[in-house]
Amino acid sequence: MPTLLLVNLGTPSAPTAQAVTTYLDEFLSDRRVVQLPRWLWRPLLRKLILPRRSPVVAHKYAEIWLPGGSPLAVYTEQLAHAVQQRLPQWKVVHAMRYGAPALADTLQQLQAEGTSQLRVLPLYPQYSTTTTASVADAIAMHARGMQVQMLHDYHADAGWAQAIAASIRAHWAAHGRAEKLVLSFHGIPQRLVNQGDPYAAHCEGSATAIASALGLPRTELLLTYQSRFGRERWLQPYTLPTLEALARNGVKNVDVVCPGFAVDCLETLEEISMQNAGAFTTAGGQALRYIPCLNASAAHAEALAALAISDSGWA
Ligand SMILES: C=CC1=C(C)c2cc3[nH]c(cc4nc(cc5[nH]c(cc1n2)c(C)c5CCC(=O)O)C(CCC(=O)O)=C4C)c(C)c3C=C
Ligand SMILES: [Fe+2]
Ligand SMILES: [Fe+2]
Repeated sequence: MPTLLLVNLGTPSAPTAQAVTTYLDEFLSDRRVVQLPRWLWRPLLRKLILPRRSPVVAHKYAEIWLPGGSPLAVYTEQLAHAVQQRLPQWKVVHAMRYGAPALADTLQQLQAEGTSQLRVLPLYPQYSTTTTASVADAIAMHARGMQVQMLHDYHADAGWAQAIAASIRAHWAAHGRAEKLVLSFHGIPQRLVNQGDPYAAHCEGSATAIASALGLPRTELLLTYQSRFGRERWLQPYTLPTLEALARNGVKNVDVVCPGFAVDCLETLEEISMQNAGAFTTAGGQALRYIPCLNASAAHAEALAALAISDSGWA
């Protein structure tokens, strides 16, 4: 029986400063994520950044925490179950790049169970060295004794783009259409794109695919980048100042969708839906209406199941 492994970023085990410290320490120690020399970065991270950032970020997690845990963990698990229901001939499991369930443990267990054929689907529609390549590193390190294939990306997959478009149309049917539709993607440093990371091109490609699935000209959609970390220049335009400028220029309402996130998480539920929504109204807007991620929806599970059994994109 072939096995499908869905991999997401990972999230803290509790909305506490201690759990956030453990999570961010692992995440931000990955050389794919922060490229500073270790002798400089380790003490900076451990002595300065984690003690200051963790309590603040823990408070943000507390605002979005679900009865079953962190939204990213809850929705990723539900999504894996929904995909399993659509692939009865497969075994479908999930793991996290950072935190639990750990990728290393999951791979060890699959090996112990005698898994021979494994397909790894990172839950990042757009490829980036900071995310997808880091999953590939961990797979290369820990997958032993099985034939492994990984999906590079699905940024322009028709089934996925149709699913996003359908979620936008459903939101419009329920709430009416706002004056602007903003597609907000997680940013990365501009430097990485200059060095060849295809992430920005993939985000542009996703915007084109989603516009086409909506039957709209690409010019009707605004593409922005959120969640900047650190002082370096990241991909632009940034989401927050774009929303504030729209409000100042008289735009009363905007719809925001985050097609770089497979499931809702801190960056969508807190940053966009709470923080940025507040900033939009403070700047004179009436309402920022957040369109949820695909999460464990039937359309999402079907799109991923179709990718799992596809002949193309796997290497
Ligand atoms: C969707 C793709 C993502 C890319 C690309 C990405 C790059 C990236 N992220 C950081 C730093 C942080 N990201 C944080 C949270 C976070 N990031 C993603 C996804 C991508 N990151 C998700 C899904 C989440 C949410 C996790 C959750 O638990 O809900 C955080 C933690 C929060 C905080 O401290 O603000 C950091 C830090 C960098 C540096 C980077 C590329 C270089
Ligand atoms: Fe991130
Ligand atoms: Fe953030």
